[in-house]
Amino acid sequence: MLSKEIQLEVNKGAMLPLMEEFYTIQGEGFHTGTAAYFIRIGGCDVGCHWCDVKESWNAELHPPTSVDLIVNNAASSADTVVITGGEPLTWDMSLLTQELKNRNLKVHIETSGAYPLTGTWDWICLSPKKNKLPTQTVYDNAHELKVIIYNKHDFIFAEEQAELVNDKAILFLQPEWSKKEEMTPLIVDYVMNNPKWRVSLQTHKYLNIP
Ligand SMILES: C[S@@+](CC[C@H](N)C(=O)[O-])C[C@H]1O[C@@H](n2cnc3c(N)ncnc32)[C@H](O)[C@@H]1O
Ligand SMILES: Nc1nc2[nH]cc(C(=O)O)c2c(=O)[nH]1
Ligand code: SF4
Ligand SMILES: [Mg+2]
Repeated sequence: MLSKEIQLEVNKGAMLPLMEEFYTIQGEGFHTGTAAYFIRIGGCDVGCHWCDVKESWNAELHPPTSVDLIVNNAASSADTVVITGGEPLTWDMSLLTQELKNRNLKVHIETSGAYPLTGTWDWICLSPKKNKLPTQTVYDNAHELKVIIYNKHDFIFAEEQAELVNDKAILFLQPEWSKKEEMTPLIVDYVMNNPKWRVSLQTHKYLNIP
């Protein structure tokens, strides 16, 4: 249990449960191949059975960390910071994104969109999940839609989500990692037949980098 004082700071978004930070190459989606500093915030109740960071789910396992400290750490060679999780929109992202932008950093988010949008973002990657559908503010502001393909039904889900997202969003299909041998060839065929979609791979896993 957090003390009352810390709980208040977390509610304001002045402290956040920090899981890890690392400097790497964005492996997925539109910005694939570009250097970025990743900040992974704990806490997620969406419950994807194939989630590749289940250790992030329980926020209580990750120490409440002041936004000032998180932002100071983020000073690196990269000009871009990616906020991920867990589900970062569990928390109020306003202070964190404001302070990062004050340092002239570009601020990106990886989100399921399950909670309303907070924060000021240069790039929003929405990866919608069936168990907890995105909120309208995230559909309206997403720059990219990245749908994970675990089975054939997910192509239908992808088309439904493409109807709901704003029409400027760039559309990606990404194989679920454990099903990639089976699903990647289907994604390749699907994109050739439906070229409004692009292929996204988890390239960092092929490169053996974080
Ligand atoms: C771990 S999530 C954290 C951010 C947020 N909760 C979300 O789901 O967008 C980061 C990205 O990894 C994707 N992802 C998670 N597990 C995956 C897996 N097993 N295979 C492929 N992509 C995965 C998610 O869909 C999301 O786009
Ligand atoms: N290299 C790298 N790229 C990523 N893109 C999205 C990631 C995430 O977990 O949110 C991720 C990640 O964990 N590592
Ligand atoms: S929403 Fe993101 S962090 Fe949460 S379970 Fe799904 S993939 Fe994992
Ligand atoms: Mg990842």
